[in-house]
Amino acid sequence: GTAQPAIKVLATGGTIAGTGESAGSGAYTSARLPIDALLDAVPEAKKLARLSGEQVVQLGSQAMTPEVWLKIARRANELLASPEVDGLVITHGTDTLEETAYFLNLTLRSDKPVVLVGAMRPSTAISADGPANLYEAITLAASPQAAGKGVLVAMNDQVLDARGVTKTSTTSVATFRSPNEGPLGSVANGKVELMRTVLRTHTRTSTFDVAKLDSLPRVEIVYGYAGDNSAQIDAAVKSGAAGIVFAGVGNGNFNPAVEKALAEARQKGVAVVRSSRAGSGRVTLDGEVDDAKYGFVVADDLNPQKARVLLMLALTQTQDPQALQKLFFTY
Ligand SMILES: NC(=O)CC[C@H](N)C(=O)O
Repeated sequence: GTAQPAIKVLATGGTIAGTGESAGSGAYTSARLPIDALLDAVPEAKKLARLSGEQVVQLGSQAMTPEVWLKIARRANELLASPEVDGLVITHGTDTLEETAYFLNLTLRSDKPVVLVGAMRPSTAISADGPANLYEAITLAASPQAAGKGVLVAMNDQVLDARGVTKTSTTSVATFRSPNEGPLGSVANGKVELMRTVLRTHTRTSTFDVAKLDSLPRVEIVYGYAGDNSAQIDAAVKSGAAGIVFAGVGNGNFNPAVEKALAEARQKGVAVVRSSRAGSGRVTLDGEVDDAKYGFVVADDLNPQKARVLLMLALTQTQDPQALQKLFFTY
């Protein structure tokens, strides 16, 4: 028959590689098991693909950095360019998985399947979810259906897209959701069922090139609230940030003190993107804020942490607000 696809599993740490002292307690340390131990926990996966593993980093994803994103992206691009590799699975801590997924969605130059996966319970827990999730991620990466769909996330039987997915619960195994558009489909019992695709630009047709980057412009996220003042914005500007994502209230709104501080940030050349703390919905140009007056950019339906990822990459191409806005409606 046809040769099995060759799937490379890149391991970066997280709870999926975590171990605890006892099966019933919640206390554990993430990022302990090496890649070989993760693969040994799913011997069935060898029937789906020719598997090989590689440990890229080993960390809890709360310690993830833009430098590590660049490292993962460069290695992934190398592997994807090789005829020996048909698809990638990347194991990752769940805390910032959505940011790495979106970064890779914007920077990997390939139509081959790329699937991120994690776990909410450590490997030693009763009913650990890691092995099942990893099996599903390998199933998805080995499926021709996953090709050309952008970077995907396989968790808890669902297939989610890198752009839409976010962690919504601190502890539930059903933590990953796509609040605006829902999952792309399901992967369960060795079967992939994709129901829709994402139309925004990603992977092979993206114009962001990490091969030429050693670092990324620094972008701060500032959170809005009732009684907000300008302190965080002033601090971000003073620290030399190239951009600020404002996680505004409602439709990316803010009070007059914040408006004044953001206007001053713009005058100093800092890019300002309005996102929302609401958790779903879009931030629109036709709301209560006069974006054109200040050169503010709206994040559309990207949450603040995703808007930061896109702004960091976008600022490597342009600082012009209209050009930035175009990128936020493209990716
Ligand atoms: N469930 C998890 O993966 C959380 C573990 C750890 N905080 C991480 O994000 O890597």
